[in-house]
Amino acid sequence: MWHKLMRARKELVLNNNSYPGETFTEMDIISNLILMYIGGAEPVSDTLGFCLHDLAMNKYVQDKLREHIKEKREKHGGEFTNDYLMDLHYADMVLSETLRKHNGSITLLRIATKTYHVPDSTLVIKKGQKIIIPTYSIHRDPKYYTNPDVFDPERYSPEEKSKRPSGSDLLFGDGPRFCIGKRLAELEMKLGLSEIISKFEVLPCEKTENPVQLANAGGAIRPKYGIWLRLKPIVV
Ligand code: HEM
Repeated sequence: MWHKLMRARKELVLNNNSYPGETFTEMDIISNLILMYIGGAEPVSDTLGFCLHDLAMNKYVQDKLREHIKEKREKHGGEFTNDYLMDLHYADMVLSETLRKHNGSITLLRIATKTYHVPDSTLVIKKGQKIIIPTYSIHRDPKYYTNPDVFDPERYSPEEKSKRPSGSDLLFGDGPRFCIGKRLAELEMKLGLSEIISKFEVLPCEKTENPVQLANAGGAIRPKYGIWLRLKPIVV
């Protein structure tokens, strides 16, 4: 990805003959690089940290995930292939539930491109109006998620997901500005989970907070004091 952006700089800024209609500045390329770096690194490591914390607090889910990983590893001959990672359905459910509870991005921001009458209501969103979509609150609304503080990956089984209206799951956003790194993030997180959960039991330690205290990080949220856990090697 870095390589592609460096190539974009070379082709679109320094030597812009290929797309005469498009003008890109050095700043466009630099800001995209920064967005890739911030958007690509921190949400993945924060989500994995929160996920391990939830697993330490929910032993039943952790054990079920470990069994699932073991079964899928055996099925795929112990290889870390794309097929193996795509087959980790329960890990997907665990990670989605982690993101529902602890998504670093707490709102989505939009500007209306045309005037829109919200169906069955008197609400009119005018063209040009700025809109804040409160994803943190939506993901914790008991109307869609009963007992929202409870960590329950079963909410993301295909049956449960199909019961919720569209727009109630905005873990990676929605529409044309949907997160471009979703698939990469999911692969990275499943690879990390698979390695850690198959080799270690994740336990709380004396420094573990529950719930984890949060800090405002420029419109996003992050663990205020980090996430502290104990990893106990699994001896087979
Ligand atoms: C757990 C990991 C991640 C989460 C929870 C996450 C979440 C999000 C969310 C909620 C948005 C806003 C989408 C919208 O407005 O509809 C977004 C946008 C974006 N994400 Fe991610 N993201 C993650 C990982 C990544 C990774 C790994 C990359 C890149 C390698 C990435 C790159 C981006 C970019 C470039 C945008 C802006 C897209 C646009 O405006 O068109 N993200 N992400």
